[in-house]
Order: sequence, then structure tokens, then C-alpha cells
Amino acid sequence: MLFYIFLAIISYLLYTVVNNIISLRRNIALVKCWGLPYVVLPFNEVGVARSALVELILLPFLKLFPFTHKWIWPKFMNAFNHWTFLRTHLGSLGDFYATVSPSSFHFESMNAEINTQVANRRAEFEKPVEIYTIVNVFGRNALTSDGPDWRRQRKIISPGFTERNNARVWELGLKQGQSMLEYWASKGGSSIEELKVENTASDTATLALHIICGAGFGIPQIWPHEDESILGDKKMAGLNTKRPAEGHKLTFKEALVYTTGLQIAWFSVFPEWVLQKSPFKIHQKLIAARDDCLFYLKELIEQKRNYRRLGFEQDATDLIAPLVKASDDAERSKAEGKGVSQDEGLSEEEITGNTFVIMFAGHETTANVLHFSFLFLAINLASQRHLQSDIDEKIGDRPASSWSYQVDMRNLFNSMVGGVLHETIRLIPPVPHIPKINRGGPKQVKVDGRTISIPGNGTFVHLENSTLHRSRRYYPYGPSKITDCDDDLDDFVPERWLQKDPKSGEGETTEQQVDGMEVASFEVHGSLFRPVKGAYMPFSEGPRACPGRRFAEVEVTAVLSLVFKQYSVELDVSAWASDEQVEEMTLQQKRDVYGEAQKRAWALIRGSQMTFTLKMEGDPVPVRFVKRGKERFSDLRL
Ligand code: HEM
Repeated sequence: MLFYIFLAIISYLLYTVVNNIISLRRNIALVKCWGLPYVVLPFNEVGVARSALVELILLPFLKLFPFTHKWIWPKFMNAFNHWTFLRTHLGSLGDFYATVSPSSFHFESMNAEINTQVANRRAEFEKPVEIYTIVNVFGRNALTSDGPDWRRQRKIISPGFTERNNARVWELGLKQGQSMLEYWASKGGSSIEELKVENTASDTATLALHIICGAGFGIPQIWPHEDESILGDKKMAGLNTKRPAEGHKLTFKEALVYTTGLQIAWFSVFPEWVLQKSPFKIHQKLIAARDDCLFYLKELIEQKRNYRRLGFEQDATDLIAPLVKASDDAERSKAEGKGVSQDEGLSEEEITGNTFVIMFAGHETTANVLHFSFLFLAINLASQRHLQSDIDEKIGDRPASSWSYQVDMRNLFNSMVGGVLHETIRLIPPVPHIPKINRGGPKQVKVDGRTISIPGNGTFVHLENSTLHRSRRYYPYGPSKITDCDDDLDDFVPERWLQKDPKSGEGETTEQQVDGMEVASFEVHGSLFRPVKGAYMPFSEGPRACPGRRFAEVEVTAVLSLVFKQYSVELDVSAWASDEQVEEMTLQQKRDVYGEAQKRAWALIRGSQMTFTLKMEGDPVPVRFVKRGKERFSDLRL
């Protein structure tokens, strides 16, 4: 009997191996005939369970054996291999290629021409919504939908992203930036002259959350050192107070932070009823946070609805007013028997879902950009000085209360401030790859004057930003000043954005819509370098481009300008030398110690990982913000 079982198993294994070899050979022949460079993988890694198996077991296991380090295919099994290996694939394969396994293809592009075609042919290259279901915790939304469902939702959320709202973001960015500085000054060991900040990431996250709450939802938020009385008649129990609303464990902010954290992933591991019954604290806390968050979101939406009914139009400048209006209008049409087209209205669940997704998509991304900008500027002191001199030139001695959105935002954005913003996003795009899927047959795209086919039948198409943004083909570069590389595309060089190349880019932006969105005043007659279409994709492009792009750009410009008008940032070197020792140091000793801190900071930045966005996990990089003129390392000329 045992013999027959053994025989059956061997026959099955043999059959599988032979079958896989035949399928693999067929797929390789296809990919050759489509004209694609390719890499062969032994199996396909799509799917949560398979990816986990590959990432957590197979790849670490292979690493134990040095002879596997030369193998090519394991490098391509890592889901974020473009961030892990940066430009390696550009050198070996060119700027597009396919991976082939016995059962599937993947297509990867770092080519601007292909990116533009893929991003703009929405019906052919769909969004693989199945990998986003985790973001449906509060209801379906624009980010996780496709087809007519997505179009209806996008049409409703887009009108909120206006120049009026951008102006509000500007105002709040300046205010919140100042509050963050005051918060740092209020902490033990700091003074208004010198702010010691252990982990800027957590505070830029708070700042971004406050701005999206204020400008997006009309709920002002306060920092721990601020008193609730400054909220005046905008104080709302639990929504912006330090204590939760009656009957709830968490405040809105606490519940949001928890539900936008990694633990939300539990919802994709177990069905909700299992989590509800789970004896584990982490699951109970997650469910409680989700319930509290849902309660606050509903309360907020109800409040918007009441305001509208009372005719308070000023609230129409935020991002959820249009959602409530659309659903109210659709309800009214229905009640009046007029019938509602499929292009109108949102269900209650979609209103909470979209409200949450605006918060989710709009807060961590921008927080990361600010966090990395601070670190890069602390590493590159020469660029920081250049940034400050540009801010001084544009602003003069005027206090922040007089900085205007219409004039100052445009001037600052088109200076080193915009350079720092773009360079940070180029190096660490919060969304390092944009996934699409080709569910139909092979699709033809043009590249460099020829036509190639992108495989179909459920092929994932990834637009790989972290490699694309380092391509010599699309970005101006010079020799690296910090490594022996003959280009500086892995370095932080914000000045590259100041050299406008008349041959490249789409030329000057006109007042017409871009990607279906209103053009912001600061983009018109912009003077920064504009990469060719499809070469700079942090916000994606085409109909599904990020609607919050200008929101984020205004926020980062306001906060960077406000902070660097008053302060300089330096790496904290106290791990290597005390303040007293630094004071006694020669120039060379200072340079050495700062060099150590720079090396550590680069290593930690390079260790950033993809959770929902690309960000630093683990040890932070401590920094000090010092009043301008009080820098300890300004004489280093770094
Ligand atoms: C630096 C900051 C940001 C970056 C890099 C960024 C990037 C992106 C990208 C790449 C997408 C497309 C994702 C895909 O199709 O797979 C996206 C979509 C989206 N973003 Fe942003 N985003 C940022 C800030 C914001 C802000 C501030 C908001 C809101 C206030 C926002 C709201 C959204 C929404 C609602 C979508 C879904 C749009 C749709 O699917 O139609 N984002 N974002």
C-alpha cells in the first residue's frame, strides 16, 4: 500500500515538474516573440500567502548559502526589489522587462514613454483593486475601486481639491509648522534657541494629520503643549479634545493613528468575526479603535450634513463637504422622483470609506516627505544654506502671518524649496511602485520608435518609481560628490531641479486642467526643471493620478519655508561626542564626527521599508534645530 502511495506522490511531482517546464518554455517563447527582455522565475509570487512564504522563509533561507548570492531570480522575487537593488536592473535589463514563470508574467517599466501610455490607458491597464481591499475597513472608496464605480466616486471627491482648499492648506501649514516648533521647544532638554528632536518622523506625522484634519475636514487639532481653549467654538468632544468622547476609549486622533498603522493588516488575515472573538489584546484594540474611528467619522459627516442644511457655505471649502452634498442631492432627486443617474451620489458606507481614504492617503505620504527632507537637509548642509538664502530672498523680513498663498507660495515653490521637495520625493517616493493589471489580451505600446507587447491574462504591470527616478536618461546629473559613482543620481542634490532644461518636459503649464484636475496657481509659469512626461511618477499620471498632489506640495512648501526661515537643522552627534567636546574640536575633528553621523543617517534612510508607504522603520535619526546663526557645524562647508 505504502509503495502505491509513494508511487502516486512521485508521479504527481513528476507530472507537475514536466508540466511546469513545458509551460515555462511556452511562456519564454511568447515573451521573446513580444520583443521583451526577460528574467525567468521558478514560480509566481502573487498572493498574500505566497508573498509571505517567499519574503519570510524562502529568501532568508537562500541567503544562508553564499553560492545563492549570485543567483539572479531570487532578487526578482523580492516584492520591492527595485527599492532594494535600486538601479541594478537598469544596467542589466534596460528600462523595461518581463519576469516569466510557468504560470504567469509580470511587466516592469522604468521607461517614461511606456509609463505614460500605461497610466493613460485606464480601461486596458486597470487598477488591481483586489490588492487594496485592506483599505476598505470603513467602506469602499475611490482608491479601492475601478471602472464606473471609481469614476462616480472620483467625480464626487475631485471638486474638493480646489485652489480655495490649497490656500487653506497654506495657511494651516504655516500655523501648524509654528506649533510643531513650539512643541519641540516645550520638550525637556530643548529651548527656543535649540530644539532637540529624537524622531522627526512621529512629529511630522502629527503635523500632517493636523493639516488634513483642519483643511480636509474642518476640524482644527492641537499639539500636546497647547490648550483646548484655542479651539474656541470649534471644540468637538473626542474629535479634537484631549479626552475621548463619552462612552469611547480613544480620541479621533488616537483611533485614526491606530487604524492607519500596520495593525490594520489583520483585517486581511482574518475575517472580522474572528477578530471580534479573538482573545488577543492586539485584535481587541484594533476592533475598538476601528469602532471608535467609525463613530467619529459618522459624527463628523453628520455635522457637515447639518451645517449644509443650516446653509453654512464656508464649510464647502473642505474635502468632505462635496461627498455629503453629492449624497444629499442624490437623495433629494430620488425623493422628488427624478431618478438618479449612476454617476451620482455615494452610499453612507462610501462616504465614510472615502473620508477615511483621504485621511489615509493624504497624511502618511506627506509626513514622510517632510521627515526625509529634514534628514536630507541635515546631511547636506550646503544645500540647506542655499535653501535658506532662497527663502530669505523671496520673503525678506516679513513675518509668516503676512506670507500669501497667491504670491509667496508660487515664488517659494519655484525655488530651492520646490527643489528640496522634488528631490526628496525623487529619491524616496512614498509610493515606490504603482501597480496596474492587464486582464485582457496582450497590449501593444510604443517605445523608442518600435512596438512591443505587454502580456495579458492578469499580468501585473508595475511602474517602478524608485528606479525610474534614478535614470540617467531622464534626469540631469554630474559626478557624485559623496561617493565614487560617476553620477549623483543616488545623492540628494536639490539644485538639479533649478536647472530648467528647455529641451525637456512639457514646457510651461497652462491654465488648462492637468490629469483632469484644476491647475494650481503656483504651477503656472513654473521655473523648475520638468522631467519628460512619465519620468517623474510619484503621484502617478493620467485619470488615476493623485488628486492630493497640490495639497501635498502646498503643505510641504509652507512647512519647509516656515521652519528654515527661522532654524537650521543639524545631525545630532551626541552618540560620538558631547556638546563640550564638540566645542573644543578642530575643524577636521568636527568634520570626522559629522561624517560619522552622516554615514549612519544615510544607512538608516537606505534601510527604509515599504509598509503602506516607503518609510524608515526602527532606529530614528536624531537632529537638532538651532536658531539661524547658532549652528555648530556651519564652518564645515559640507
Ligand atoms: C507626497 C504626497 C503624496 C503622494 C506621493 C501621493 C501618491 C499617490 C499615488 C501614487 C496615487 C495613485 C495610487 C495608484 O493608483 O495606485 C495616489 C492616489 C490618491 N491620493 Fe495621493 N499622494 C500624496 C498625497 C495625497 C494627499 C495629501 C491626499 C489627500 C488630501 C491624497 C489623496 C489620494 C487619493 C484620494 C487617491 C486615490 C485616487 C484614485 O484612485 O482615483 N494623496 N496618491
